[in-house]
Amino acid sequence: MSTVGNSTNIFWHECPVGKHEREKLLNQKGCVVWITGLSGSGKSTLACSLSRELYSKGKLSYTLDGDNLRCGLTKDLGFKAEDRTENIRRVGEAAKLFADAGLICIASLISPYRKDRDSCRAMLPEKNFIEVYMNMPLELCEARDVKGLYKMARAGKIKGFTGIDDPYEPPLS
Ligand SMILES: Nc1ncnc2c1ncn2[C@@H]1O[C@H](COP(=O)(O)OS(=O)(=O)O)[C@@H](OP(=O)(O)O)[C@H]1O
Ligand SMILES: Nc1ncnc2c1ncn2[C@@H]1O[C@H](COP(=O)(O)OP(=O)(O)O)[C@@H](O)[C@H]1O
Repeated sequence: MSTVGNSTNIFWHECPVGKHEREKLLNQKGCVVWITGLSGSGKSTLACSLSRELYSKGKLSYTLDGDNLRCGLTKDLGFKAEDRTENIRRVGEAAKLFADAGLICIASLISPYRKDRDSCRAMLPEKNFIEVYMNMPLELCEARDVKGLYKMARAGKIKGFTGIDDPYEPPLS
C-alpha cells in the first residue's frame, strides 16, 4: 500500500501478461524516442518520417505530437513555465505507457526545460529513452515560420514564445 502524490491507499496490480510478453508478440522493444527543439526545427517532420520508416520495416510506433496533444490530453494547459512542465510530465507518463505496451513511442514536443526532459528520462530504464535534439538555429526556424507564430511573437502578439521571450535549454549531450 502506498501514497503517490494526492493518491492515497494505492495498491499496484500485477498482470501476468507484461511488457516482455507484449514485446515478444510484437517482435520489438518498447521505448521512447523524445524529439526536442524549437518551433519549426523539424520535430513533427522527423517524427512522421521515423514512424513511416518503422512502419515499412514492420515495427509498430505511435507519435505523440505537442500540437496535437494540446487538442485533447493537455488542452487545459497553456505556455507558462508551470504549464509546460506539467505538459511534459503528462506526455512523459503517456509515453511511458506506450513503451510499456511494447510500442516505439515517438514524442515530439518543444520540451524547452532540461529538468523536465530529465524527469521523463528518469521514468524509464536509461536505454529505453532516446533524446533527439533538433539542433536548428533560431534564425532558420524563424525564417521558415510555417505558422506565422514567430512574426506574431516579434510583434508582441504572442507572449512567452520559445526562443524569443521564453527560454530553450538545449540538451548537454
Ligand atoms: N508561446 C509559445 N511557445 C511555443 N510554442 C507555442 C506557443 N504558443 C503556441 N505554440 C504552438 O504550440 C506548439 C508547441 O507545443 P508543445 O506542447 O510542444 O510545447 S511545450 O513543450 O509545452 O513547450 C508549437 O508547435 P511546434 O511549432 O510544432 O513546435 C506552436 O505551434
Ligand atoms: N530536414 C529538413 N530540411 C528542410 N526543411 C525541413 C526539414 N524538416 C522540416 N522541414 C520544414 O520545416 C518546417 C517546420 O517543420 P516541422 O516538422 O513542422 O517543425 P516543428 O514540428 O519542430 O515545429 C516545415 O515546413 C518542414 O517541411
